[in-house]
Amino acid sequence: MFEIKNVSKQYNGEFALNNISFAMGKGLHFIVGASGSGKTTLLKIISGMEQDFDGEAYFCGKSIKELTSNEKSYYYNNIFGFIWQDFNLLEDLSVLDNVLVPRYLKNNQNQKNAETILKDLKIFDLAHQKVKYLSGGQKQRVAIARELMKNPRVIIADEPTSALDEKTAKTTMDILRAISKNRTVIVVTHDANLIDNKSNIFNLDKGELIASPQEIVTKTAGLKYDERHSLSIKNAIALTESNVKSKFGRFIISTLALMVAGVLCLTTVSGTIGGSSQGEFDKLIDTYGEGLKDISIVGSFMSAGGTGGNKEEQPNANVTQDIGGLYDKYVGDKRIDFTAFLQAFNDIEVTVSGKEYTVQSTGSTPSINKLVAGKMPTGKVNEVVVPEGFVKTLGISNEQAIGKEIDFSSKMYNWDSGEPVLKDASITATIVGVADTTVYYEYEGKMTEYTVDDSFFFSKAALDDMRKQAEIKKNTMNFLIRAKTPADMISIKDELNEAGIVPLGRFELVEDIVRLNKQTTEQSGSASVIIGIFSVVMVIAIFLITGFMRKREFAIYKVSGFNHAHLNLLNLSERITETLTASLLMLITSPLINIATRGLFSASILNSKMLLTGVLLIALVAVVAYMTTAIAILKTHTIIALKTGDR
Ligand SMILES: Nc1ncnc2c1ncn2[C@@H]1O[C@H](COP(=O)(O)OP(=O)(O)OP(=O)(O)O)[C@@H](O)[C@H]1O
Repeated sequence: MFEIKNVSKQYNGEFALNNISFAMGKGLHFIVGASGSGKTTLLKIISGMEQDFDGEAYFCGKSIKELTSNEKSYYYNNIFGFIWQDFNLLEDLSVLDNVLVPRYLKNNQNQKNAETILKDLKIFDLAHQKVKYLSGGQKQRVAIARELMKNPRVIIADEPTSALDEKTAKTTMDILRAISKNRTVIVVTHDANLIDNKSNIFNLDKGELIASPQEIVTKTAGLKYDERHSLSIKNAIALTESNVKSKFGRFIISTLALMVAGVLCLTTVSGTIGGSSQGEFDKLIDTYGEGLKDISIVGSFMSAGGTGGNKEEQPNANVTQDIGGLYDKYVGDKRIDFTAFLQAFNDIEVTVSGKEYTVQSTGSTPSINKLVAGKMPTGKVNEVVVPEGFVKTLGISNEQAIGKEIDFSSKMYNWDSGEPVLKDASITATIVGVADTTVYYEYEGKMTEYTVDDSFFFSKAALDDMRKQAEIKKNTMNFLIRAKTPADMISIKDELNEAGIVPLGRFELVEDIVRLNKQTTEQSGSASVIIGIFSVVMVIAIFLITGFMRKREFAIYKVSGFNHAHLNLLNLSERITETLTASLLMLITSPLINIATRGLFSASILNSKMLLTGVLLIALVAVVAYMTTAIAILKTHTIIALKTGDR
């Protein structure tokens, strides 16, 4: 069966084995020798675990040196069984689950066969006991049962009895002797009591073979590597289930790590921290309307002088300022939603489709909360945006009003002489939009509102015409700017202040939030990146630690015949199970997570849209966990992880 020809192995220039040759057939064989004589080295060579040596080693005519890693895993699942001094069982699994490990690579999980073997070895009663609660002798019988499940041609046992008491050692040897009847059993031992004179003895001394039986080895038919040596998805899931049950704590830690990392990445991706003051702005806009983002640019206004508006200290001042050219400067600015001229009209009469309507004057400056239909006037034609209240009096819908022509006549104030003089002006214009003209304000601590029903907003062309009729010479008009965002509002305000212009607006309400937000965005920009990096590093660390803690477990799978592809399929199945559980956990705990993020960042991160992103992020983090575990699998060296021999 085995043919060893002139095999030598050196470590650091010292011979662990020196020109060994022998042949080995069926039956029980002992490899004996003092500590350091090369016994374990010889076992590693004949089992294919050490393929870097001088000379030749054949099993059934096949060069052991040339076995590929896939062939080796096939051999370990079907041809070679291993029994170790310290058993190398999966301690948290039951006896039956341990025994079934090699069978996951075969499509028939033959439990009947396992039961027969357990009965033969007199451990059937222990089938559902966890291995960690068994005695040494019982554990060794479980290990033998697991290897017998492979129905192997060869059993290699490295010091199988040295952890057992004399009686149990004898029982174990009896079992090995019995199974050597129809296969090759190779036992490395120090214990001379175990050796009987009917067995074959290979005696090593300082790496040299000083005694060996003259065996006539009958040629055995060559072995085939079965390409179907695979782990089915069904079996990968079954093994995952068994691992989750047996190591529930580990599963929960991994799942929680994925969930926490997913949620932390979500805060980074969603910009929750950076955009946390958005919630504050939304509240303000709910209260004060869209007009909160307005900046009025006017040629003159009354200012309450003195600090705190103390009128006695300094009288009210009529401030005049040059706003010429500002309209043209801002009309196309990217930070602006729209501009509108703040022209007040008196005694308004409007004729629509031949019917005349009178609009009550409010005496207020025109106001616009938001457009409810159409658009703001543009271009060089006569266009107008009318108040919603006016459309109601027409008895038509806002949409129906769009495109209608109105004949508008009114009186306008001409201030050119320094005193107000009312002048007539009229125009025909097309309605292009309808505006909600509500004004929201705070009065004695309470929110109040009113509508400015005579807020008509004309295009520049129409206004120029009317101002000409009213003989107004001054060519600057008061106008308002609707900023896109509160931040845009403050940036335009700062710009105007720098140019010596005092704009009007409710800046004090938003300014602090904008400035604070700018500061926190700069800080939290790097903070959120750090949080994102931290969460991924945390996952890598947890999976590296668990991966390296599982090295022995991976090595046990490897000597049971699992190759890297099988172990990575198991890795994938475990990570998918964790991803699904973590996603479910995130869904269930989302109200709690939202309470936490509202407290921290004044925003709920897990709305229905973000939940899906959260699941995707958990899956992405799981990919990192998969790769980390794959590295641990790759770095698992069976012989180091399982520590053969006494050392
Ligand atoms: N990986 C290694 N690196 C360096 N030296 C090694 C290595 N493995 C074995 N050796 C050396 O090779 C020699 C033979 O070691 P081996 O483990 O085969 O002996 P052994 O007979 O099994 O000893 P023991 O009964 O104590 O396990 C020893 O001198 C040992 O120190």
